Amino acid sequence: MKVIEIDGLSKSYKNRKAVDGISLTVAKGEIFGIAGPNGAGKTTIVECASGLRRRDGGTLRVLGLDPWNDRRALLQRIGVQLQEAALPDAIKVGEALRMYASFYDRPADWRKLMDEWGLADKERAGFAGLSGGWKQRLFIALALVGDPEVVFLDELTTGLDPSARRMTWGLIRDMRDRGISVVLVTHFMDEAEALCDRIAIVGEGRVIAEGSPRELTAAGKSASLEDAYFALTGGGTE
Ligand SMILES: Nc1ncnc2c1ncn2[C@@H]1O[C@H](COP(=O)(O)OP(=O)(O)OP(=O)(O)O)[C@@H](O)[C@H]1O
Repeated sequence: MKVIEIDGLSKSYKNRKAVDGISLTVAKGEIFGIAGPNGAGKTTIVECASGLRRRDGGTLRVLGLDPWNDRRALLQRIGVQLQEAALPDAIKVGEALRMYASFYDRPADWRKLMDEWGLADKERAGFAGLSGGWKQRLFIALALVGDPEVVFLDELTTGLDPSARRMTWGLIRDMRDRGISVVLVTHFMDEAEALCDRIAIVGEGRVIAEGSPRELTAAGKSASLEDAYFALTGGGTE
């Protein structure tokens, strides 16, 4: 079963084409990676698919819904963690979870979520005082508080130290084990290789290659996914 079906998606900002005819599908219960150079259009794809941005062209279905026209219904069923997601400095972990839970008709039990994701000791800790790893853990919990079927994670591990990254990988695998489909935007090929069932590599708003990490590595006749990535993208930024 497909939870996301994107066909011919396009989006321009003023006269710059950010996404130029992208097609891809995500199956239920998979971790699907989107990788590519800075400015390739990854965040724009996620924003269009999660109902946060209106597309110019193409068709989009997420859980059978049109992300823009049906966004009220869709937002009840997905979780989104966006790049540079921020909360007020003074908000406490418990307050943030309770507030996000109030946005949903049928939220998860935020206290249970806080326990499950190891945040119970931090319930009264202020957001500003959390380390990067704890902030990311909170963002994951916030993305899950609506009890979503699909979660979008945009550069979740950027800026984390190696142990916090590894910890976050475990949390993402836990999501999949619970049957949640995950779309993961990442710049790290080791991360894509370790976590993703399939990956789309995008460049200049188009899909350059798509497949499992093993397929992409083989297609690039490369020793590693990272080598394949450089071979496919030319290694530059856009
Ligand atoms: N709100 C906006 N207004 C104008 N241009 C934008 C806007 N958002 C993105 N762009 C441009 O669209 C292109 C694609 O941006 P997008 O953020 O989707 O790429 P990305 O692959 O996520 O990049 P990064 O890896 O740097 O996060 C870039 O050229 C960017 O400058």
